[in-house]
Amino acid sequence: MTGSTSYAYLGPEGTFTETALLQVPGADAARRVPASTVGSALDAVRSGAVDAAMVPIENSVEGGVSATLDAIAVGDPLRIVREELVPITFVLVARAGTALADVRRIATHGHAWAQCRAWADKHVRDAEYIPSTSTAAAAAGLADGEDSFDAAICSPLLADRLGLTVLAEDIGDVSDAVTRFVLVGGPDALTPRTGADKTTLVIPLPVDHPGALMQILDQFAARGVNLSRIESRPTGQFLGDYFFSVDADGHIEDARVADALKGLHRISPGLRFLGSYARADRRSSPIGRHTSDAAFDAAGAWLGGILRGAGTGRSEGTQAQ
Ligand SMILES: O=C(O)C(=O)Cc1ccccc1
Repeated sequence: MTGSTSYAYLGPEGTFTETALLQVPGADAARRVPASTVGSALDAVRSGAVDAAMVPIENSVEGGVSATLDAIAVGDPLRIVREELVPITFVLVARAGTALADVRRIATHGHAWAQCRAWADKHVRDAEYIPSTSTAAAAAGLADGEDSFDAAICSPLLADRLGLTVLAEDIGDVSDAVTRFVLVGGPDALTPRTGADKTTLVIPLPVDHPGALMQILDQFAARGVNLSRIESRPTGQFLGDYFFSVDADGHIEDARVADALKGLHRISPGLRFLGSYARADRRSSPIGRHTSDAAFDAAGAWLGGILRGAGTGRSEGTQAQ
């Protein structure tokens, strides 16, 4: 994307999501629009108010970010064009004069709280958790004199920027926690294949279809496509109605991925393709000889030969690899 690209992100300034956005080349010079929820950041893309939105999707401790998985699965289609990984460290902050022993109510984002639970159990056992739309909204509230909580969990950088007192450092339960963020663009975005790609899908589970999950998984297994994340989420329509949110290794232009998508579409016609994009870690997974593009091409040529020869009395006459 160019320097004139505009981006929404889960704000306000100082969120981990903003850090992820600033990792995108050119984003520091671009128009950046903070949104108060993931849903409103994505809607800004849908309405054309911005070109793309950065939102959190998964973290190494808590798993998928439900708000994002749900908001991207329904409504006007969108496409993921890029992913970013951000190492996360948390601090507990308060206004000057507050001591750790005074802390009664702690505001932060749900995923931050979930990642500091063991620390909180040990050090501020009786403190109440106050949900906030983001770590930065909680910290900014403190700095602005908000009195419905007396401490917040946020990034060390923001604590410093807002001049808040750091009561405890590095309070995450897992020291090398990483959150994955995705940059989401309009419905026609398709990023080129790099050879180390990821494809994200939303697969509605067909109702009254015994074995549907097994058949869905088999589409990947039979084509040697590795999955790196699978989560079930309720559609909200009725009890027992679910969709699967899946990340698969590979790009839609890889024959094995395209073939798996065709198989999936036959089982679940409401399948949603959320994009193929370069893996942040640039790692490519090994591809079996029988699931390479060349093997699919050879198979297609073999079948084509048979069909072209049909009725002419010629046999197929090619060798299967
Ligand atoms: O609240 C933030 O700063 C975010 O960007 C969301 C988030 C919260 C906790 C861990 C990773 C991302």
